[in-house]
This record gives sequence, C-alpha cells and structure tokens, in this order.
Amino acid sequence: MNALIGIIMGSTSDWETMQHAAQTLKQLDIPHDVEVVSAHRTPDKLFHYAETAESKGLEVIIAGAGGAAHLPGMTAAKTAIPVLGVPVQSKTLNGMDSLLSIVQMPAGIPVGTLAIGKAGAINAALLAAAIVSNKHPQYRPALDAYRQQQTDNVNANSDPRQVQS
Ligand SMILES: Nc1c(C(=O)O)ncn1[C@@H]1O[C@H](COP(=O)(O)O)[C@@H](O)[C@H]1O
Repeated sequence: MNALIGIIMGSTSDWETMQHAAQTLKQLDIPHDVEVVSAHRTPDKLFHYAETAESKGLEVIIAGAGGAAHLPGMTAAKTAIPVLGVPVQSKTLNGMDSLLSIVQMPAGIPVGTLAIGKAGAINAALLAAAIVSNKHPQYRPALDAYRQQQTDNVNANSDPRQVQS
C-alpha cells in the first residue's frame, strides 16, 4: 500500500530522533515513507515534496528539524494536508531554538507542534495515526492496543521499590 504518512527531516543527523516516529508507525503497521528534505539546503526538493504529497496519497506529514527549524513551517506553507512538527534537540540551545521556530507560526499556516526530541517523535506518529484512522478505521485497533499495552506495563510495575536502579 502507498504511504499514508510522510516523515521528513532536515538532516540525516535528525534520524536518531526521528527513527522513533518511524518505529512507532511500523509498530502500528501504518504505511509511511522517510526522506531527508531541507528548506535551507534543498529548497526545490522541499517544494516538490510538499506540492506532490497529497497527489501521492500522503494524508499527514511529520517534519522534524533542529536549530532554525523552518522545515515544518515551509512544508505547511506549500500543502494543505496536516503537518506535525518535531523539534529536534539541538546541541547549542538544547532544542529551545527548534521548538520556538516550529511552534510560533503566524496565524493562517498551522503546524501541530510536538515536544522536543524522542517523546515528540513518538507522539507525532501517534497523532498522525489517530488522524489517518478517521478515514482508515482498520488502524484503530492497533492504536487502542498500543495504549492498552502502556496501561498493562504500568500496572505490572506499579511498585517503584521493585524497579532496579
Ligand atoms: N532546521 C534545518 C533545516 C530546515 O529547517 O530546512 N534543514 C536542516 N536543518 C537542521 O540543521 C541541523 C543540523 O544539521 P547537520 O547535522 O546536517 O549539520 C539538523 O537538526 C537539521 O534538522
């Protein structure tokens, strides 16, 4: 099946973070693709990616970037499908630069902004899965099972004194 969710990132160095989005979608068995695209370094590729995303069948784009993270916003400017932004933790400013440059979009071009780093990547995948499940309810049981698994894990380890440090 064609990818429903596109994961893009500004650099291969973002993969350490963004792999968690891909792993989560793999776990949910939702078709997705992964590509390095940069608003700064490959602007023409970004425009082409965003302009053709919908006709390729993508329904949500997850865009991760660090530092001056213009990728999610520029992607959102060129497509009407939902864009979820993941701020990658930068070395110099710890990801605050990434977060602020993704979240603070001007009114009219929204980017759904997640948390900095791994948690944001995982949650972007779960949010994208929830969005595509509206149209493709066959993915809903996997999402429900994911949540149930978390509940079971907490219930199975609810005495913190038993946890080895
Ligand atoms: N923020 C952007 C964009 C963009 O927004 O278009 N393109 C690359 N980058 C970011 O630059 C950081 C450093 O990249 P390198 O590790 O390749 O030097 C990465 O976190 C990437 O997302």
